[in-house]
Amino acid sequence: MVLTLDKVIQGIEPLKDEWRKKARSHIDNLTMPRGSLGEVLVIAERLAAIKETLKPSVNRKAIVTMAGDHGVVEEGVSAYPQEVTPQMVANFVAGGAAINVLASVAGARVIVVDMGVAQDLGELVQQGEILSYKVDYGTKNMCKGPAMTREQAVQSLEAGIRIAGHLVEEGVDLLGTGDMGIGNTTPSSAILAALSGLSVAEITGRGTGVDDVGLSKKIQAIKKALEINKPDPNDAVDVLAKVGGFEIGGIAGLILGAAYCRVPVVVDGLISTAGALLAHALAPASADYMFAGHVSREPGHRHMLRRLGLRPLLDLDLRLGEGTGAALAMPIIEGAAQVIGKMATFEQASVSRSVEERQSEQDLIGEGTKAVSIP
Ligand SMILES: Cc1cc2ncn([C@H]3O[C@H](COP(=O)(O)O)[C@@H](O)[C@H]3O)c2cc1C
Ligand SMILES: O=C(O)c1cccnc1
Repeated sequence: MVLTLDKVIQGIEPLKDEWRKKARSHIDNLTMPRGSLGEVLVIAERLAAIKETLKPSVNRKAIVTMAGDHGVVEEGVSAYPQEVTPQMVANFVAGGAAINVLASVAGARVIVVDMGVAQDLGELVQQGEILSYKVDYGTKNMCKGPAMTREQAVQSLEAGIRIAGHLVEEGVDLLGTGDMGIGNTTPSSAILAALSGLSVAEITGRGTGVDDVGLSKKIQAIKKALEINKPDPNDAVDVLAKVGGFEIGGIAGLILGAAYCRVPVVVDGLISTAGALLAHALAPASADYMFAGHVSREPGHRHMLRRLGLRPLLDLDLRLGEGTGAALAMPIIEGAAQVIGKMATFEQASVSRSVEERQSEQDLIGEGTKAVSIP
């Protein structure tokens, strides 16, 4: 069955309160002072509610690193030349990039996708090492008109949905997002500005490390793209088409596909979270399935996470992308799944509860006795 964007948007369900409560009450019975594993328990509760089981499994992990190029690089918005995108894709395939190393530590596969690299990646694709969902050879310069057509925006979203579907069918139970595309911090910040109305200067950062001149070119480029294209903040597909990127659409689609399949997805940094913002705008309940791997050094990222209501698991001054922050956070998610799935309860381990808990249990028993004793 081919999943369309509309079908997936309609099929994403918010987590059930019943499962959240069930998970919470089981977690409260695990052998530790109540709440003492902090945020790990919040993650555990959400994993249980996503998978609707008290023994959620997240050990078959994959990070999908989506690659695409950006016409806006003409404006001098990146510290690196565009040819770095295919060069880094080759590096991913050879296993020499940061994401290869960190995904391997996390026990996650890396799946590289050509969503719209400006060069032909024929040879690499023929080696079967990367997936090709190429929408086009890079986006158009958004300072001169829309980055892509509406049809291309939908195509990139549906590619991500399809990839999520295939991976889940293969048994993947935890997904992570990643990106590669010189210039892509510019459309990512533009997406945030378009959806939020926040000041472009406030949310725009240095990406790969542009100097002050580069930063002001970036801010001007984003302002110009918003002015010329007037993306409709109430239409996420329009925002993606006018100021987005093919890999950002692919990431948004992957997140929607994961949510549709009830699989948790660890979102990486600025670019991935721009995709997450689009996914959330299209299907608000998709945020229930997202975990923020980390908070990036890029100033826009905190604003994005706040809009999504996500607390980052790590704060390590990362500013790389590729899925590196998602990979680093995956062991924490796996830890949370095993805490709820494997720890003993007070009853099972015959461990005494706190004085306060024992007192409130006594009070409840007392009340119950009173209730039945009334004629
Ligand atoms: C060698 C290299 C490896 C990377 N891996 C991720 N990025 C990151 O930097 C780029 C975004 O920054 P900007 O918008 O400033 O171009 C993206 O490719 C992103 O994935 C890299 C960048 C470079 C140069
Ligand atoms: O936050 C990120 O993911 C990021 C920041 C700068 C450059 N590339 C990626």
